[in-house]
Amino acid sequence: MNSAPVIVITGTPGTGKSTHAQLLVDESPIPLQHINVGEWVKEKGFYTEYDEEWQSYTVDEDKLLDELEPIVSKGGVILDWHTCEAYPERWPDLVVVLRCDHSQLWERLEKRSYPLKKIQENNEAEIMEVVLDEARSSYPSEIVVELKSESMEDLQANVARIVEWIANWKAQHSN
Ligand SMILES: Nc1ncnc2c1ncn2[C@@H]1O[C@H](COP(=O)(O)OP(=O)(O)O)[C@@H](O)[C@H]1O
Repeated sequence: MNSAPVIVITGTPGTGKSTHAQLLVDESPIPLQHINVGEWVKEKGFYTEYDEEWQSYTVDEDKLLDELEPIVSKGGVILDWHTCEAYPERWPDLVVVLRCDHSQLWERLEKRSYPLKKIQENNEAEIMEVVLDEARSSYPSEIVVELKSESMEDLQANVARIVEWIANWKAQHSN
């Protein structure tokens, strides 16, 4: 049995996954490793194609999951990625789906200098709740939590809530 949980933080690009994960690493009562899965895909070459026009990668999921498996199986990991359905159902103890108002999300993505159509695509995905649906159809409803990420107060409250969840997890899994 793992001594620390596996937490998936997901949501449309720009909803605040990395910001949440970094703060969570600082505030967690148990040491957690933050894995920015999108960065891993790029750095470690876990992709089959790169689309210049969309600035997006076609992920080699087999390679990615093979690399993640031994790390995730030890526990104590935050998986930060804009999708979550590729992971085996047994992996996460908690799946956090971050949500953001679409006009605010648009501004955040504009700052990243994404191509217009990529901003539009992500914005529509947020409005259509694509990632939330993905999480709900991939994992048991009791481990999926939808959290608003539109202000610093939301960020603080969300991280405090996850820290509390970790403390409870720890109490339930000791001995
Ligand atoms: N709850 C929040 N309130 C205000 N700004 C936020 C919040 N969460 C994230 N941001 C800002 O939005 C931008 C995108 O956040 P980031 O964590 O990189 O998103 P993601 O990892 O989901 O792509 C950053 O500039 C970050 O500071």
